[in-house]
Amino acid sequence: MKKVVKFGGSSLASAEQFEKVGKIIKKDEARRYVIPSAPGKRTPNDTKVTDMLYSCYGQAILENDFEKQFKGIEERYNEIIKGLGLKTNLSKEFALIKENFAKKEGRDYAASRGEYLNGIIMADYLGFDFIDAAEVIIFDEKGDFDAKETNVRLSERLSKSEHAVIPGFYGAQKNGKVRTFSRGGSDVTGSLVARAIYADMYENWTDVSGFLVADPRIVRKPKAIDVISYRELRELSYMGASVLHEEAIFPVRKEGIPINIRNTNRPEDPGTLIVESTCRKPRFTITGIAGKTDFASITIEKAMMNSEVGFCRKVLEVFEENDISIEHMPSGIDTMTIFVHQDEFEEKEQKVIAGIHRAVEPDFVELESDLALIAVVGRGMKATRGTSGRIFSALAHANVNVRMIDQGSSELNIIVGVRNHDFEDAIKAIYDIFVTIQI
Ligand SMILES: Nc1ncnc2c1ncn2[C@@H]1O[C@H](COP(=O)(O)OP(=O)(O)O)[C@@H](O)[C@H]1O
Ligand SMILES: N[C@@H](CC(=O)OP(=O)(O)O)C(=O)O
Repeated sequence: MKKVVKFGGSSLASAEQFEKVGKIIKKDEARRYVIPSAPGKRTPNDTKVTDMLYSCYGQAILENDFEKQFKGIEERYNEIIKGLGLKTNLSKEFALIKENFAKKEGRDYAASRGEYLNGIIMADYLGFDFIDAAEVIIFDEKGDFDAKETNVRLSERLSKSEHAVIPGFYGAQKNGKVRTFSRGGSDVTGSLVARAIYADMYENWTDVSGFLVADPRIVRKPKAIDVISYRELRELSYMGASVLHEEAIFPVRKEGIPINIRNTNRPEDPGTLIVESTCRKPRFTITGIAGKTDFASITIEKAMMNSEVGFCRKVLEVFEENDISIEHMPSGIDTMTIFVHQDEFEEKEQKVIAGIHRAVEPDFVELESDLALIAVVGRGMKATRGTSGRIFSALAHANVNVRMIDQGSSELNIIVGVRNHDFEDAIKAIYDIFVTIQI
């Protein structure tokens, strides 16, 4: 039995947290490959080490003195080492990192040191091998992640190690240049390692007892989801549920390896199991709700648009030419609406509208901004009648004006568009109708 265990920043923020992690690993012999993130926040107002590194490197780039800021980072690690009673000495590492900062080694290099240093401490603490992710997580010469080469290197290297710590979040190009995934990317590293060793389970340890039906920062004490499919999770992660990096699903999904989201502070809780498919009936009609704010919508109206061959393509080409990605695109008989990220769209707005006029000669184009999109996701929705109706009535009761509602073709999700300022109320209302009241 082989398990890959990833611990997020909140699980490794202090010596006390490290001790909890140590106990969890020691409790199960199968927990042989450990992926640590950089130390996270110890209190809500604290700063993650990754953010401290970005900010410190920002000073290095400006050729300002970054010594004091760097000291703050050193202190975070030394405090953990001391608290654990270890003899680990990172002074040579700190000196080298500072040297490389002065040489402007790169933003990715700077950020990656958070995981790198934490990995050294973790390996020392557990008595496991330390494997530098730069040797096994590979990016190509353009800086894009190279999945094939990574899988080869990881399986080769890990076959020689029974117990290892591999820092999350970064890897390197073949020329040695360090690259990171996007924020939260240690989840991706964990998934890659699990795939490479054909793990029986990928455990992802964080500070919540699993994937919750809604964001706990919006809904008070939301219920946890016991089992969720990869597809449902993909919809929720993409729409902003930040527990697991949206790209962390693909490597394990390929091999059918389940993911278990667990809480380091409550290891007795079973957490959420993420699987390819399940016969287990969801507890509620919906599995989860997630959403994002700050979208703009462009509604294009033209009589008989449906019978005009190539209409959609011509409109979409305008967005492509302006390098704007499309988030969502509901359509009617004579209208189509396109949702885009407001910040990407704003500066190109007039160019896009002119382009649409030229491309399809619409009767009318309308713009709306400050919109939020909410995804209501669930494998149980297909079998339940009236789900959209319940969403509508919940939102009406909460005085939320619905700008758009659209059922995805997978019947796995319903997307609701509301104004930014109604975002949280809308999520609470949908949660209540399906979970608290359960009518
Ligand atoms: N649906 C959700 N279920 C659980 N947590 C969520 C959800 N949506 C957002 N979150 C947030 O995700 C956080 C965990 O993810 P993250 O901060 O990346 O943890 P870690 O540092 O352990 O990797 C939780 O503390 C919670 O605030
Ligand atoms: N430390 C990185 C990578 C990461 O995955 O962190 P966490 O597991 O704390 O989300 C970040 O802050 O983005």
